Order: sequence, then structure tokens, then C-alpha cells
Amino acid sequence: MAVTASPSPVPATSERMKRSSRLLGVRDFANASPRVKSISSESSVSNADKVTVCVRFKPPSSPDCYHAYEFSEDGTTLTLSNTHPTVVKRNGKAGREKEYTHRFSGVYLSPEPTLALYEKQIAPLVAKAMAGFNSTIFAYGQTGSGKTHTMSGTSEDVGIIPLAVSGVFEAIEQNPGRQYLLRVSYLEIYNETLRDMLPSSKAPVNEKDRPVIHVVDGNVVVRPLQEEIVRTPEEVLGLLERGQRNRRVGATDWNERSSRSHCVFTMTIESRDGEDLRQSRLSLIDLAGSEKAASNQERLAEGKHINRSLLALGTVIELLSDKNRRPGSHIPYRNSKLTHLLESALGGNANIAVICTLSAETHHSSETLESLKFASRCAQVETQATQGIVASSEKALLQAKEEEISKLREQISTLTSSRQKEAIQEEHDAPEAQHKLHDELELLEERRNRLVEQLRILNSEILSSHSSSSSAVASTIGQLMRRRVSDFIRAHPGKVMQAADPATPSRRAVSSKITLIDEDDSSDNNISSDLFKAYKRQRSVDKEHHNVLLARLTAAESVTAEFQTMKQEVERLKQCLVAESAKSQELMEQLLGRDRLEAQQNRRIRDLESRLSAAVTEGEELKTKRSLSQPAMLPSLNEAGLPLEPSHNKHRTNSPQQKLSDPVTISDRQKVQCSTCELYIERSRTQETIIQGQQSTNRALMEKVGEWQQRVHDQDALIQRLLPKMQQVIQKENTFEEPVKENFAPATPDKKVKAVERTEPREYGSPYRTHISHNSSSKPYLYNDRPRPLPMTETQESNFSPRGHRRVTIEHDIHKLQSMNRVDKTRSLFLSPDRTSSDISEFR
Ligand SMILES: Nc1ncnc2c1ncn2[C@@H]1O[C@H](COP(=O)(O)OP(=O)(O)OP(=O)(O)O)[C@@H](O)[C@H]1O
Repeated sequence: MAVTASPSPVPATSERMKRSSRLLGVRDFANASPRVKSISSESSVSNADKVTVCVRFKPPSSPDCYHAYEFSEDGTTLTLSNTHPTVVKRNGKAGREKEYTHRFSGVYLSPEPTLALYEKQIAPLVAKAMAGFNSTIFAYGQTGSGKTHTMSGTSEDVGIIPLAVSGVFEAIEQNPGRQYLLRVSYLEIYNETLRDMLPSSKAPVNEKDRPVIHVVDGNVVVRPLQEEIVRTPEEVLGLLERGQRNRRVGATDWNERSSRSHCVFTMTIESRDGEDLRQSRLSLIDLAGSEKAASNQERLAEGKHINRSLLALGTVIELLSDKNRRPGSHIPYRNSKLTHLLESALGGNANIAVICTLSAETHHSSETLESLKFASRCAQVETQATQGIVASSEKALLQAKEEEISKLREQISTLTSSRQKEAIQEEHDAPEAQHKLHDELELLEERRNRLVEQLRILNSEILSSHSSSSSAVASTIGQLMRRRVSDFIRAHPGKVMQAADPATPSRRAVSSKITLIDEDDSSDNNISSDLFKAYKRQRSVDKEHHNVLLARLTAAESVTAEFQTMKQEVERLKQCLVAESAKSQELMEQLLGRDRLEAQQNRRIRDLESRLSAAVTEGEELKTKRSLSQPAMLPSLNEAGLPLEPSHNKHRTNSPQQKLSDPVTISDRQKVQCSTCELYIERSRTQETIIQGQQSTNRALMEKVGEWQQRVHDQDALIQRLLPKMQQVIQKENTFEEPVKENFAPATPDKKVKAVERTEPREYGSPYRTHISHNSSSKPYLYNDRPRPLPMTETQESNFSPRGHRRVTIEHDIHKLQSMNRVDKTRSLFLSPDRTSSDISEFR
């Protein structure tokens, strides 16, 4: 595996650091009492408007490399010279002067030390952090351009992080009136995964224990994350060193010890001066370097993650620097862990400084140009940091925390003192224990003697068959051993006392020790070291206990913080619930209103429908009447008596079920129904008008019919009056004008009487009408029994005889009257509303 844990790159503290630590090393936050007023830098601190951006060149391989750039006298502006490869490639700078000129807060060339950069660019941000404003400082640049060198530094060139730590402690020293609580955390983003760098255990971390980014009240927080309370710069640097040992570095094609992760070192600064409580964060970030494709597969995979996150950072910066951006428009902070982590800072609530590291070598010119562009965009970003004044509820929380801390401290001191007491008691009880031990040893010796005696007897029994010398040896050994133990007790009473552990007054342990001593004479000297070791073990147990208590203290703090957060969350949820219930109430009211409206509309529809059905019935009646009176004028109607229209019929024929299953909304259906009803009513009105018109026409016609009937009646009366005359004429004719007879067939007397007696009013379709019809096959009753005379002209007839002439005239008159009567009857028949089709067909 190419990734290795790096040896500590943290430099030895500079003279400046040493001074700080000497001054502040003994300071204890929790026990410090408030003294004088706030820190001096506080009054001069104000919010920065723009991000502070400076660039720093790594020492080039040759001074000639700088020829590609021109630097302004005041050390703030850098311009690409005519020899820069990009300028050469684009045939000079014409028209692009602005694009090639970059202005920053500072341009640093080697051999300027990091201290110069720190003092001018970074120290103000550290002062702001001390005054309660969040400050974020990060190093950006291509791989191998000197980010880690600038941030962490070396023993010769102290880096930004140690200088900032020094600056923090210096500020604390200068402001004895404030109480400070400093906490340190160290975090790494490696392949888009967060890792806590402070835990000393190297055991692999469970997925659920990995740090995760949360947003609480608009602030980005990482949990779980170890935060160590620090009191001295040495403690901070120790933690920095510990974290950097865990940092992933690996050899790449461009850097022997390339950082493969983004590292975020954060100091949380809480301070109090009476009721004035402040909280801020000072974040120092060493980004991994942007790089080209690496030859090694693992480096390549890391490089992809690094480049992707840097690209996300570039996008965020580009959007933030866009002057035309709408306020509140979306910024994709969550596209990478890095930008998500920096969301609060980049979002505006922090003073930001960017140190852009560059390589002047010609073969890095394009990467350097990209870095310069990124730096220029950063310089356009505006920030509006707010002072982290701790609210009263948080003050109470801090108070509670402090109380808890002091309780835990008390517990620790109680434990420590109890240990001390025990030790004193041990000393006090020593002679007594010694006596007890002595008695015990005596007893043990006796037992041993007995056992040895038994052994000797057994041996003698065995040796009786072997050798007697062995029993002598055994006896000698037993005596020798007894002597040594008692000698030892007499010679080292103190040591035996120490061996008796008061926590476990175990005679057995002591006796086993003594047994061991007894068995080996040479262990006399070792016993003191054994006892010392036991004592050391006890000490280390105590220390561990101490550490456990401290860990519990830290855990209690984080639990309290979490509890507070949860409480706030519950409050927020409660508010949400209230708002939601108000909303639902409003919606219910709206729904009720809609229901009422719908009921009204339904009533209206029912009303319209009843009106419509009335109109339809009326229309039906009218249709029947009209079909009788004027069939030709009738328009094509549907069964409701309304003019046929496809759309109209469609609505009419829809069943209620179909209407309900229609995808249109109820209100739409109601609208359609309303408009249909209105159409029906309109049409009914039109029909009423038409019918009224027809009725008036009918009335006029009826009047005419009456007139004609009167005329027919008059004519009938005239005919009746004329008929006897005509009879008389015919009789006279038959009687006196014999010569005429030959022209006529003789009439039978019955027929004549019949003809004469015909006085009853003539009915439609009576034989009389047959007589006047033009049907030549039927004979007129006058000639019923005689052959029909040849037709004569009027002149012929008048010339024939005067009587004949008279008869012809009378006949002519009658004929004329009859034809007139017929026409009138026809008219009255057609105009009569009571006519029937049989009448008409009979008439025809
Ligand atoms: N200003 C400087 N003065 C002296 N040496 C420097 C300077 N800047 C960089 N170096 C040297 O250049 C080499 C690469 O520097 P460093 O590791 O800091 O680069 P880096 O930008 O952090 O690279 P990576 O992104 O790969 O981690 C180191 O050996 C470092 O000592």
C-alpha cells in the first residue's frame, strides 16, 4: 500500500511560539476568574467585505522561471509577461491585457517566509476569530506547489497553523479579563469520506461511527467528532502532530509526499467576560492539490475524487463571485463533501482568506494560470460575517456545563485524594500487617515443616529400599528453604509490607510471592523491582481512571449540546405543527365553502332542469300543433321538440352515470348544463314567438275561412233559388219545345222528380259534385236516361231558340257558381285547422 502515515511535519516551535507557550502554558480556563475588560484587538475588528486572497510562489528550480510573470512594485499585482507560454501561444497580449493581470492582497515570492504572509494576511483574521467572528483560511493550488509547506511549515519556516495557534494564545494572554475555552478538532476528507484524525486508536472505525455532516440551525456541524479541550499551545501542536501522523500521504508523479486528502483543523473559541459570551471557529484547511492523471491506479482514483471536489469548490466560488447572481439563488454546496463542509463559511458567515500556492516553472504555466483565475474569482466573493454572540439560553447551558465540569473535577480530586489516603493508611497499618504477615508465615512454615516431615518419612520409606543419602538431601533443602524465608522477612520487613496490597488484602498473593522468593534465592533483589512494578501498574490504572473521567466529561458536554439541539428541534417541530394545523383549518373552511357553493349550484341546476323539462313539454305540444298546421315549415326536431344539434343531443343523451364518470370537474359539468339549459330556454322562447306568429296567422286564416264559408252559404242559397227556376225552364222546355227533344234522351219521370226534389244542402262528395266534375264517363243527372247531346257552342245554342238561350245562360250561371263554390270550399278545407287527411284525399 503506497499510502503511508506521515512522520510529524509539525515544526519545532519558533521563538515566538515559545514565548506564547511560556506565558500561557499554566492558564486554566475553568478556574480562571474574570479580571479586566475585553481583548484589545476587539475594538479594531470589523467585518471584511471581500475574501482576502494572496498568492505564493514556491521556490522555482531557476530564477529565470519568474520571467514569465511581471510583478508590481507594491507586491499586489501579477501580470503574465510576453514570454509566458499562454501569451506566446496566443500571439501576444493584445486585447487580453485585463485577462492576464491579476490583483491580490499580496504576491509572495521566495525566499519570503510564511511569517511575512501570516502577519499581513492571516493575523487580522485570527484577531477576528478571537473577537467572535468565524474565520476560515485555506490553501489552494496544484499538487506540489507548497500548500502543506505553507500551512504546516517546517522548523525553518513556521507554517500558518502553528502561527495561528500562537496568535490565539497571544491574544488570550493580552486579554486577561476574558475567560477562554478552546477546543480543537481535526478532520480529513479522503475519497469523499470524512475521518476524525484525533482518536489515538488505530482500530478501523465502524460505518455508523464515521463523522457525518449535519446542518443545525443553518450551521454546518460534523458529528461524531472528537473535540479536545486545550490549555497550552503545546497541547494544540501535540494534537496537530497526532492528526498529521494519521494523514494520508503518498508518492505521486509530482510530489514525493503528496497529501491525498483535504484536512480541516478547527479551533473553537468560546470566551466570556461577565455576561458577554462569544463563540467562533478558526478553520485552517490544507486542501489536496489538483493534479493530472497519475500513472498509479490508486493515485488515479484519489486524484479523481480530489479533482471532482476542487471542481465543485471552483463552481461554488464562480457562482458566489457572479455579480449578476440573484440573491438567494441556488448554490450547489452539496455536490461535494468539501463544499458542504464549507457551506457556512462560503455562504457568508465567515471571514475568508485564500492562500493560492503557485509553481513558476514553465511546464506548470497552464495549471498556474488556472490557479490564478480561481484566486481572482475568490477575490470577488463577498462575505458578511456575524459575531457569534452566545444567546442567554446558551449561556445557561454553558453555566450548566461549567458546573458539570467542576463536579467532575471534584470527583477526580476526591478519587485522587482517596488514593492518597489509602496510601497513607497503608503506611499507617504497615507494622500491624507485618505482624499478621509474620504470624501467617509462621503458620505456613509450620505447615511446610509438617509437609516436609511427611515427605521425609515417605522418602525414608522409599529410600529404605534405595539410598539413604536422598532423604538427607531433602531434609537439607527443606531446612535451607525455611531459613531463607524467615531470614528474608527479618532482613526486608518494608518490602514485604509493600507487597501487601491494601486494595486486595490478599495473603495468598503475598504468600505466593514469598513462595516464589523462597524458591529462588537470587530473587531477593528482584522483589523491590516487582513491588515497584506493581506500584507503577496501580499508577497507570489511576491514570486510566483519570482519562476515563475526562472522556466522560467530554461525552457529557457533547450529550448536553445534543440535548439542547434536540430541544430546539422539538420546538421547531411544535411550531411547524401549529402552522400545519392552522393551514388544515383554513383548508377545511375552504372545503366547506366549496360544498355550500356546490349545493347552491346543484339547486340551480335542478331548478333549470325542471324549467327545461317544462319547456320541453311545451315544445312537444307546440310541435304536435305545428305538425298539424304547417308540416312544411317545421324544422327537423328531436324528441324534445328542439332543433337537432349534435353537441346539444350529446349533452341531452348523457346518462347521469356517464356524467359522473366524466373526467371533467363538477363545476365544468355544471357550467355545461347551465349553458345547455339557457340554450333550451332561448330556443323555447323562439318557438313561443314562432307559435304566437302562427297562431295569429291561423286566426287571420280562420277569419277568411269564415268569410268564404259565408260566401259558399250565400252561393248555395243562390243556387237553391236558381234551381227551381231552372227546373221550370227545363219542364217548359220538355213540354213546349218538342223539336229539341230529339236532341235529348227522354228523362224518366222518377229521375226528373229526383232532380227537382233535390233541395237538401249539398254535402262534400255528394252526387251533385260528381255531376260538376270533369269526369266525362259520369253522366249529369239531367241526362241520366238520355244520350248526352253533342256539345254546342253558346252562339249555336242562342241561335237555336230564345228559351234554349235562357237555359244555357242559367246553366252557365249555375255552373259558374258551382265552380266558385268548389274553389271556396277547397280553400276553406285547406285553411281549416280541423281538416283531416281523409278529407283531403277524399277531396282529391
Ligand atoms: N515556499 C517554500 N519554500 C521551500 N520549499 C517549499 C516551499 N513550498 C513548497 N516547498 C517544497 O515543495 C515540496 C512540495 O510541497 P508541498 O508538499 O507543500 O506541496 P503540496 O502543494 O502540499 O502538494 P500536494 O498537493 O501534493 O500535497 C515540498 O518538498 C516542500 O518542502
